[in-house]
Amino acid sequence: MSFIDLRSDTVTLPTPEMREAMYKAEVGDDVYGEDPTVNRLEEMAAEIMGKEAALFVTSGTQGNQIAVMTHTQPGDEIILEERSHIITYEVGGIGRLSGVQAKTIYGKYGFMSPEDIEASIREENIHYPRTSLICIENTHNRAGGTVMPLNLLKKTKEVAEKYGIPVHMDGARIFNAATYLGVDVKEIAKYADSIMFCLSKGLCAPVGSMLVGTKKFIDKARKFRKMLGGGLRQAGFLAACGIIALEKMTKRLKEDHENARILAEGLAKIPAIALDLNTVQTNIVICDISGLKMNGNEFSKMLLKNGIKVNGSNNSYVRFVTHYGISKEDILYTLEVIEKLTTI
Ligand SMILES: Cc1ncc(COP(=O)(O)O)c(CN[C@H](C(=O)O)[C@H](C)O)c1O
Repeated sequence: MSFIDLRSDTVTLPTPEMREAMYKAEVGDDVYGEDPTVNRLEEMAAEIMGKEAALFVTSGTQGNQIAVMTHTQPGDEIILEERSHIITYEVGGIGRLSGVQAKTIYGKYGFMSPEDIEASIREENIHYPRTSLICIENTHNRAGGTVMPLNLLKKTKEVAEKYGIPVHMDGARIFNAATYLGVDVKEIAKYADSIMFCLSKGLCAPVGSMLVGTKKFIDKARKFRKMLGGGLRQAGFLAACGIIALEKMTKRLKEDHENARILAEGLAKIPAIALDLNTVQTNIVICDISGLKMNGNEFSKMLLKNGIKVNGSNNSYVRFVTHYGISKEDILYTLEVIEKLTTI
């Protein structure tokens, strides 16, 4: 039985063109810097983001964790939004791998205010850790795939520069943000010192993310990747997909956003389901089903019986994520099923 899989854009499968490219990829030992396809992908990623250098990493989590390791020293404090992926879903990695502590700030729509960030930066005091990094997430996953406004990005960078603190952007879905804003991704990337972005989500590559920044930063990050066992060998088979992801798949994300919008507007018409349409800007829709008198796990089981996959939860929030494998017909069928199941 085939399913309509709305759990995440991480479930995307490589395109036929990617499979062909994998088969034909020129490869070499990347630890020696000799994989021509990885080298080309890293050059492309740096150029597209307007940064000096890039590093191919195995996942978004690895990219974020290496960024924190590279920017900080053990004992430092870093500032993040309280629902960010780095805090919520990276297994406590910043503590275990970097030995840093987190100062989390709640941000409306997932974005911390520059005022709250500035107020959280530690002054010099014998009792205090040093604040050594500000992490932002764009788009913001748990806020519903929301896009950070450029003026807020600019003000955040200005605060960071005032104190000489680098900004790392978890840009897992940065191309979704650029699509929503209708800007070149460089216009977003210029407000961060380092950016991690995923090839393996909406861009459909089977594996991998990129970390970009200055050459000095990436050289140091490459050593941390090796330390974590991420020294890849003939990784050109995977990098070949990343090249296609950047050349082709960044251009179709608008379709995912349109599908998410159709889904959100349909769900908003169901009285027992609550959602803030202002947060539906890209490919993620998060709604509150408490009006259905069931939790996310029960809702997920109900949909699964009708051939639809969403992640369950023991609370009343349900997330739907559109992607390359989801058509408009899938969305209309999903709405039909939910309307039927909720109007008993
Ligand atoms: C903003 C952001 N940054 C980083 C990551 C980590 O990427 P991977 O480690 O899964 O490649 C994710 C993945 N997000 C996944 C998902 O959304 O289904 C899960 C929650 O890990 C992410 O959403």
